[in-house]
Amino acid sequence: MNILAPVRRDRVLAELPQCLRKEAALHVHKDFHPRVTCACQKHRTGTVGFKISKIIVVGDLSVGKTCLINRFCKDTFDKNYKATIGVDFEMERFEVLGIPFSLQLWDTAGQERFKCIASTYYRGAQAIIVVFNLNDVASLEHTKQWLADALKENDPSSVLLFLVGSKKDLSTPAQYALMEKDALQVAQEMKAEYWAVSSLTDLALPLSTYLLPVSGENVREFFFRVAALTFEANVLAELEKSGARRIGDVVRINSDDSNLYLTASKKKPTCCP
Ligand SMILES: Nc1nc2c(ncn2[C@@H]2O[C@H](COP(=O)(O)OP(=O)(O)OP(=O)(O)O)[C@@H](O)[C@H]2O)c(=O)[nH]1
Ligand SMILES: [Mg+2]
Repeated sequence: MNILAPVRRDRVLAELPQCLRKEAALHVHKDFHPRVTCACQKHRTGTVGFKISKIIVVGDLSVGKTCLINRFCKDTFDKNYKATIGVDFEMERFEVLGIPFSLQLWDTAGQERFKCIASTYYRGAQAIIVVFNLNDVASLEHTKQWLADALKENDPSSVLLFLVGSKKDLSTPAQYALMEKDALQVAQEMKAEYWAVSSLTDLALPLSTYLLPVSGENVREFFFRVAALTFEANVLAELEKSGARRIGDVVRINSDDSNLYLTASKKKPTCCP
């Protein structure tokens, strides 16, 4: 891990990536919060504390947590199952609105016998990613328990939640549609943002045409969204703690996201004073 290495060009985010489904999204605003954009333009985003976000990835054994992280961080896919023992860790660097930002991705073990070790790493997460297998309804049912365990170690009011259905390549469109209905409901109950992904590399087109390898489905889009939303939440929290209070212009961060945007628009989203 080298946190000082330059940010890869394909990890630069200038715009807010959009959600997958509006029915289960953390918010559906098209752009970053105006205060965040403004603070980044003026480099008034604080110094420490928000530039690295801890993300934990939990879910049943063999649902594809490690493959998902490896697809994004290393662009690899291993078809052989190797259980994670305890936890693994990856650091991924981004540049969001011109500000360096890193995600610490904690890949935890789904096997019961390693759960005890893994849960000791849950604390201090800014986002929790709960993964289930789109082809295994039991793994979706278990997500609530995974989330409850992860939330015991974290502040439920400030942590961002994502519910991710994996192995999309293994479902037919009809099977997927059925599962998605249930998954959206679970995501809404959890107040999580829903994503469906595949970490498998496949051939996009039949042999008769081009041979284009596709690096998974929605994997990059998903992690970009995680990076963008955790960055946004961190900068808002930082502004609330420091600068905003100093100039008597408090940013109120409510659990109700729409209020948060409303506060900003009332205040005129021009730029910082
Ligand atoms: N077809 C397909 N197989 C996948 C996908 N993701 C993972 N797999 C396979 O599912 C198995 C388990 O994947 P892992 O990523 O190791 O699962 P895990 O959730 O990390 O499992 P634990 O570490 O035991 O908790 C492996 O054989 C992978 O090749 C996917 O998107 N599509
Ligand atoms: Mg694993």
